[in-house]
Amino acid sequence: MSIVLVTGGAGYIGSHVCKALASSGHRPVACDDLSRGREDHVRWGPFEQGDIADADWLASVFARHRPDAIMHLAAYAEVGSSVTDPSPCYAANVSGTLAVIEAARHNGNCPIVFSSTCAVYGDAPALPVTEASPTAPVSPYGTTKLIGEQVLRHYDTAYGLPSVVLRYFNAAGADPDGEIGERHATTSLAIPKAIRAALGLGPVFKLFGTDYATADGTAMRDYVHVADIADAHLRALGHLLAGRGSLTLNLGSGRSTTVLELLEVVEAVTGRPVPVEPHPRRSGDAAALYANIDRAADVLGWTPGKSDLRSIVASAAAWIEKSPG
Ligand SMILES: NC(=O)c1ccc[n+]([C@@H]2O[C@H](COP(=O)([O-])OP(=O)(O)OC[C@H]3O[C@@H](n4cnc5c(N)ncnc54)[C@H](O)[C@@H]3O)[C@@H](O)[C@H]2O)c1
Ligand SMILES: O=c1ccn([C@@H]2O[C@H](COP(=O)(O)OP(=O)(O)O[C@H]3O[C@H](CO)[C@H](O)[C@H](O)[C@H]3O)[C@@H](O)[C@H]2O)c(=O)[nH]1
Repeated sequence: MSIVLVTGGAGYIGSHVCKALASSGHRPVACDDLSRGREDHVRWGPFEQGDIADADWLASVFARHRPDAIMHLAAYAEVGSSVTDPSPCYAANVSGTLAVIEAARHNGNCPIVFSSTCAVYGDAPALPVTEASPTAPVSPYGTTKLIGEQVLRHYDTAYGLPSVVLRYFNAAGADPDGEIGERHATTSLAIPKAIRAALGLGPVFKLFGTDYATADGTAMRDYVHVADIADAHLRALGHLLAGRGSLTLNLGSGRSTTVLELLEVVEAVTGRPVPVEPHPRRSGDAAALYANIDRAADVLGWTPGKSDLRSIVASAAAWIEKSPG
C-alpha cells in the first residue's frame, strides 16, 4: 500500500483517480481548495483543504501523511477563460505547481505524476501527435502546463526528482459505477454541455467554429474516458515506485472526433436532438488534435479500453440524469 497525495482530489478527474487508488489498495489523500472541487466527492481517504501555492500548508500536509508519491492534478483547467483572464491560471498552474514540486524536492524527492494536456501541442503540424511532436501552445492554459513540464524536467536533471508527465487529451465520461462524475457549478466542456442541451437541462449548444480545416469544418478532438485516465495513474505510480525514471506520455483514445460527430453520438445516446447555434471560434482553441498512444502502451501496458465514444457519452449522460443539478 502506498500513501499518495492527490492534489485536485475533489475535482472531476482527481476524484476518479482517488477511487482507483483506493480500489487498488492505496491510500489517497485528497488535497484541494474546493475552488472547483466538491467535498462530497472525497470518499476514498482523508481530505486536506488548502491552496497548493501555500508552501507552509503543503509542508504540514507532507509532515502529517508522509506520502510515497504525489499526483498533481490541482489546476485552473479551462482553455477559453485562460485567454480572457490568465491571472488565476498562472497562479494555480505556475506558482501552485512550483510549490508542489518544491515540496516534493524537500521531502526526499517524492515522485510526481503530473497532469499535463494535449493543449501543450497547440496547432500540431501533423496528426496524430506523438510525444516528440513540437510543443507550441496557443492558450495561456497550455503555456502554464508546459512550464510545469519544463520545471519537472529541470528538477529531474539537477536534483534527481522523478516524474511521469501525463498529457491527457479530452477527459470525458463518468465513473462506470455511477458514484462520481463531472459536476462543476458551471462547465465549459463540450460533452456535458451537449448532453444537457439535448435533455433540456441547459441552454442551446453553442458550436464554436464551423470554418476549421477539418472534414466538416468543426474542431477535432480525442475524447478519452476518465476511468482510463485513472488507470494510467496507477500504472504511472507503479513505474515511479519501481524506480524506472521520468517519462512523458500521451493519454488519448487514439481516435479523432469532430464536434459535429460528437453531437451525432450525443443524439444517438440520448435519443433526442441537440439544439445547436453556430458561433465564431473560441479563443485559445486548437483546430485539431488526436493522440498517438503507442508509448503509453509500450511503457505502461496501458490501453484505453473504456474510451469508445458511445460508452463515454453514455456514462456521462447516465451521470447527468442521476445528478442533474
Ligand atoms: N478535463 C480535461 O479534459 C483535462 C485534459 C487535460 C488535462 N487536464 C488536467 O487535469 C487536471 C484535473 O482537471 P479536471 O478536469 O478534473 O478539473 P477540475 O477543475 O475538476 O479539478 C481541479 C481541482 O483542483 C482544485 N484546485 C484548483 N486550484 C487549486 C489550488 N490553488 N489549490 C488547491 N486546489 C486547487 C479545484 O478545486 C478542483 O477540484 C488539471 O490539472 C487539468 O489541467 C484536464
Ligand atoms: O459549448 C461548447 C464547448 C466546447 N465546444 C468545442 O468542443 C471542443 C472541445 O471543447 P472542450 O471545452 O470540451 O475541451 P477543450 O479541448 O477546450 O479542453 C479540454 O481539453 C484540453 C485539451 O485540449 C484541456 O486540457 C482542458 O483542460 C480540457 O478542458 C472544442 O473544439 C470547443 O470549441 C463547443 O463547440 N461548444
